[in-house]
Amino acid sequence: MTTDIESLWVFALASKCRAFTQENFACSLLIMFLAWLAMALFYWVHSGGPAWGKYRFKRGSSFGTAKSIPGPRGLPVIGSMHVMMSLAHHRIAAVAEACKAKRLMAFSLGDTRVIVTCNPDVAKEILSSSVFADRPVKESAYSLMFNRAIGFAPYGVYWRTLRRIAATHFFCPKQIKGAEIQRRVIASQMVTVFGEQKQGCFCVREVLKRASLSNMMCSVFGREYELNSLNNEVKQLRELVDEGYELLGTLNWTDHLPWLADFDPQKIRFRCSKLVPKVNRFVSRIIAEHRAQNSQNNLDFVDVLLCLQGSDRLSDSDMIAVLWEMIFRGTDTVAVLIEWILARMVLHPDVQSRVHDELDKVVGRSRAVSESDIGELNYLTAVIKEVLRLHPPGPLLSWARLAITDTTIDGYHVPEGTTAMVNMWAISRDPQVWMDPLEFMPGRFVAKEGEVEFSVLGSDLRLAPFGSGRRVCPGKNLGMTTVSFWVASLLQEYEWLAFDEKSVDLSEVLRLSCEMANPLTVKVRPRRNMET
Ligand code: HEM
Repeated sequence: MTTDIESLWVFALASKCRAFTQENFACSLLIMFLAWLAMALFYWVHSGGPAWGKYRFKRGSSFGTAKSIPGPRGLPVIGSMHVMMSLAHHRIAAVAEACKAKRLMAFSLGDTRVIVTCNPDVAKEILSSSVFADRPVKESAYSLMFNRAIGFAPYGVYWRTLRRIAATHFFCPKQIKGAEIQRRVIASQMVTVFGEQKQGCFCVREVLKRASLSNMMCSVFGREYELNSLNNEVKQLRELVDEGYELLGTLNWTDHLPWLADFDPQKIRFRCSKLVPKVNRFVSRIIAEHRAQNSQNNLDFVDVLLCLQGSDRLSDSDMIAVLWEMIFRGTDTVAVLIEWILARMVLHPDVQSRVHDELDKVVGRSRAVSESDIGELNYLTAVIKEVLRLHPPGPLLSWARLAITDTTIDGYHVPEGTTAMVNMWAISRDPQVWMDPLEFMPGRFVAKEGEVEFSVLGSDLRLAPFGSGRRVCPGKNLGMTTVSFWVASLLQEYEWLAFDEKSVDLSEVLRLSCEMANPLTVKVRPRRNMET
């Protein structure tokens, strides 16, 4: 951009001269275009594509003899943007395999330098390094205020304060336990709604999303709604979440090609500017109602934020960002994961029947499951882990990381400002990491006598669906508790059956999370009523 503006004075000066004819002008334009093309091709020939070439050219000799990270060149100027367009985790894995760069691969998204790993050891190196504690700038995230919430706040004092507040007052074991009643109420509403499906077969997704949103609205805003009531506030929030979800999940070309920014070709900035005032109005009204009630009991997250004192106190706009993010993050991930689990249960009746046997043994059929039973439901926990392995909701760990300073990863020099991704989907399907990786075998997660149970919470990078290190998902325990309890309740009450042979299609679609491309359609057969 600067070069273009700087070159204008040449034309201004030349226009004063007699030699400046139309032909000369056209000739100059042609020369400039050829120079630009030559430069673009020069950047492009480097391993990893144009963004890496530009960096090496600019750093010149200071880059020294550092060896290049292997990777595809992609196309001139745009690099490998096509890789990110649909099912990016599949495409990245295929390209890494083809480039023999599974440990570490470099590629370019326009002007953005990216590294990606499909290897657990290198993933650990990246995620546990303090150098990668930041997130790359994403215009939609900034427009939607997420830079003032935990997920996209730059690494620093503000982000640390938010994580501490959330860890102490929202994600702590006491708070999670305190919300057990609300999860139980919603679980029993789900059971009722599924039982009332008269048409024989039905789609589970809508109910799971409503349940998940209801749960978050209760924890965050203190609002309780009947699952099958058509409440206007729920409908409104659902629309806001869906729109934000689509905006954040879309690959925004202007994030990587800054010269496109003025044009907003995908209308992302425009749509964000329409959405934000609606979110502000919605959340501000709820904050105002809490202020008017002046609750001292710290029942929900709004109360908690309003009670903060001193340097922890947040401005209203920051509070809106934090509350909106909690609703946003907590709703979708849980619903997406439960749909995958139910799909696998329908597809593998033998596994489902083992879960039923375990439920009968631990809980029996005379009462509903309670959260205290979950610790004894080892096979069910193994089933959830196996589904997380084959269908991680964030196959590329949702949001990438950004290098704050120059560093070395797997022996390669990685410059400051490089975006780093971990392809968790590829790691958890790698035959060198997992035996028979494409087989659905929950038994692999049942600890044998004397063995330590496999933790999916970020300590073992062979399967870390919640990420790892400083930016690990703070909602991992809440997420696992909710998913385990709701799945146990749904399986305790019903046998989940295929409607026809197309009932379960494991094709994926990658939005912000990786969902089933074709929503799961099932039939259910009550289990507990059969006994009574
Ligand atoms: C099945 C459930 C969930 C999955 C699979 C999941 C997955 C993830 C992943 C992969 C990340 C990125 C971690 C990294 O960069 O290392 C993340 C971040 C995050 N998640 Fe979750 N998540 C789940 C549930 C939740 C819930 C219930 C909440 C809150 C209510 C939540 C809030 C967040 C937040 C705020 C971040 C950003 C953390 C930061 O940047 O410091 N998540 N999640």
